[in-house]
Amino acid sequence: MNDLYLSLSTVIPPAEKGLMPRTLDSQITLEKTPSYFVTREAPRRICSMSHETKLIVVVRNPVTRAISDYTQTLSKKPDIPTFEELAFKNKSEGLVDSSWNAIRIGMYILHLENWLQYFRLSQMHFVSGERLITDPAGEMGRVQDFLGLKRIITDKHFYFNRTKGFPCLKKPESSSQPRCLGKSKGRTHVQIEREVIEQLQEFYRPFNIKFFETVGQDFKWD
Ligand SMILES: Nc1ncnc2c1ncn2[C@@H]1O[C@H](COP(=O)(O)OS(=O)(=O)O)[C@@H](OP(=O)(O)O)[C@H]1O
Repeated sequence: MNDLYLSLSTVIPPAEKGLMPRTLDSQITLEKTPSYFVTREAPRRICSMSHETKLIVVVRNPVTRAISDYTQTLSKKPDIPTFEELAFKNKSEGLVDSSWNAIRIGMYILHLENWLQYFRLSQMHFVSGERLITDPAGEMGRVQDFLGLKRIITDKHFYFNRTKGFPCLKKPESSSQPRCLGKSKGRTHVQIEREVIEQLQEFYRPFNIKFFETVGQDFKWD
C-alpha cells in the first residue's frame, strides 16, 4: 500500500534507546513502519517510549496515493471491485467513501492532529513524495538537516534511470552495482477517469488546505 508515501520513521535519541535495538552513542536508531502514521494508538505509545523521538512522514497527493494503494492491492487480489466502486458511496452525487482505507489514509490532517497531541510540530519532518522523485538529493538533504546529520547523501549519489523511470542510487556502499528500487515500486497505475480524479481532488481539498496550514508547507497538490 504505497507505503513510502505514508511511511513514518522514528528516530530515537541515544539516551532513550532502551526499547530499540542497541546502537552506539554516535549512531541513531531509525525504524520504519508506514502504518504508524494512521494508527490511533501509535503516538501515545511512541511518546511513552521516548517523547524526544523525531518523526519523518512521506506524503504525496492523496488522490495519486489512493490510486497507487488500489493498484498495489489489485496486483495481489485481482478480483476486488473497481476503484470507483470502492471510492464512492454514491458516485453521481460525488459522495466519497471516507471509510475505505485507501481514501482515509490520505486525509493527512486527521492523522496529524492525533500526533500533535503528543509531539511538537518541530519534531516532525514531512517529505514530499513528488519531490523525492524529481529531486531526491534535495529531499534527502532536508532529511539529513532535520536529523542533525552532515549532508553526506547528495546529487552525486543519484542518477535518473530511464528504463525504470525513477531515480536510482549510483553505487550503494554494499555493492559495486547501481541500485534501483524493486519492481513493485513505481508500477503503472490503473487508469481512472478524469471526472473521478476531479471529484476526489475536490473531496481532499479542505483536508489538504488544513494540512498545509498546519505544517506550514504547500505541497502543491491541486
Ligand atoms: N526512486 C524511486 N524508485 C521507485 N519508486 C519510487 C522512487 N522514489 C519514489 N518512489 C515511489 O515509491 C512508491 C512505492 O513505494 P512504497 O513504499 O509505497 O511501496 S510499498 O508499499 O512498500 O510497496 C512508488 O509509488 P507508485 O508509483 O504509486 O508505485 C513510487 O512512485
